[in-house]
Amino acid sequence: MKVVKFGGSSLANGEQFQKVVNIINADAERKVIVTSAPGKRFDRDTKVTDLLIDYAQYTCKKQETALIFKQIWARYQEIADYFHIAAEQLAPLRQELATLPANKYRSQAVLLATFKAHGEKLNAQLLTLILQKKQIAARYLDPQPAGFEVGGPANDAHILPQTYQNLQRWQEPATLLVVPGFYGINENGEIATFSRGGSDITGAIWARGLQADLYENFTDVNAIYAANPQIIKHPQAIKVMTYREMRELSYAGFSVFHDEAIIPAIEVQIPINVKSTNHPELPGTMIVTEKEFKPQHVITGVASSNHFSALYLHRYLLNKEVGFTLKLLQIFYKYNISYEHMPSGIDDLTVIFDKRQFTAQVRDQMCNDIRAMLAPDYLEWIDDYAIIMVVGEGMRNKIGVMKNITAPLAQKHVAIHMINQGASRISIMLGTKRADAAAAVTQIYQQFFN
Ligand SMILES: Nc1ncnc2c1ncn2[C@@H]1O[C@H](COP(=O)(O)OP(=O)(O)O)[C@@H](O)[C@H]1O
Ligand SMILES: N[C@@H](CC(=O)OP(=O)(O)O)C(=O)O
Repeated sequence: MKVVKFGGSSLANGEQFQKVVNIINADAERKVIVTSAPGKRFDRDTKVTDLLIDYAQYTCKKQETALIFKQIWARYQEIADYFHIAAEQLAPLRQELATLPANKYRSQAVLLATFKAHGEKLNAQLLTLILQKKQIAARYLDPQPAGFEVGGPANDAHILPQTYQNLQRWQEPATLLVVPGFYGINENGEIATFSRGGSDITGAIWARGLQADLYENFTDVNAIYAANPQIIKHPQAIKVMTYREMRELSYAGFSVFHDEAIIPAIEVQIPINVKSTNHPELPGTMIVTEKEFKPQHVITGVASSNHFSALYLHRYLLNKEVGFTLKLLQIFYKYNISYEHMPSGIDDLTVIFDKRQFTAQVRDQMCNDIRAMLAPDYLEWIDDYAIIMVVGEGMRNKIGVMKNITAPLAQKHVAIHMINQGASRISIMLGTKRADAAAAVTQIYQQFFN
């Protein structure tokens, strides 16, 4: 049995929906279908999720919502028209979208999550109507009756362990199940969404809950490539890679698959196949365990990500001072800030953060606390920070990899601010300026693949 997730680009318009219907039809093993919200139809288009965020914000500010509602509904209407879905069948969906501003919410965060989730909720219902019109037995299954339970913040939820048990009762579905991605239901019965791109996580959770043989993730590229195709023209496709390679690469910028979506699949070792909706006949990329993997290259991929900041601290004899890091971590805890990496020297420490956690005010208050409580000789906040991640099972026990990474960067005068190798034996992380990130990826890619 296969769980199949279709990304926003695969469900962006009527033509794409038709390809999705064909893919579902082509394999009877495809029993659970996870939908995203309609994505971009062309480069400068806006994803429905982003329109829904605007809709939520106008509602919170008590501004006029008629226009944005019209814009969002037009996306669904366009798809429905392509398949000649009757107006009376669509009316409840339209009504659900229209009444969102009038409903009561416990907080603005819950309101935002509820609005956002409707991108996938309406799309799953619409796909069900389309499948039924095509005489394919299909049923829409809402996360509430499904038992898809989540905890944590309304817009950054995590799955609760009982969900896996709850989902087991859908193991032998009588008809195709169409489920919305991206959100679940919390203990208050409210909607809570995963982080952006989180429909990939929903698919992995369903695959684990149902002990699927395969989790297929359909997207708009033919495979996962060794580098982001927005940086490298026609990069090499990766045929097979391991879970942990994918986790490191998606964490550091391979946005094609959400980094958290690997975890449920690893836990029960369900293979993942990333495939193209436009070319389903192509094999795509298989993500498997290390046992099933033989490295073909020294590195499997190189990724870059720009959403980092770093805090540099210098203090003589830092290495001798008991409790310095503990106090630092307590300050982070006070501001509810998590850190990503913390490379250190004898008198120096760099802490790398996901900068999306900070407002300017929190950053300044946190730095003031650090100055007051830890009295560093020098403190610098580095806002311009990118991370380059070079990943490959093939680099374990390989001598000279570092030279092949740094030499091509030196050729292009790319300065490296930080190197972190060790804890994960299959990756090397570099810190650079944001403006250098694309050049760094290009140089490393060319060194290893051209
Ligand atoms: N290494 C990579 N291989 C393939 N695609 C990548 C890679 N890195 C980034 N991407 C981007 O990820 C996009 C697909 O992810 P996303 O837009 O989230 O798809 P979906 O709409 O299917 O969820 C691709 O169009 C591509 O631009
Ligand atoms: N629609 C949500 C969740 C998602 O997974 O979307 P996509 O499959 O288009 O990445 C978002 O835009 O974040």
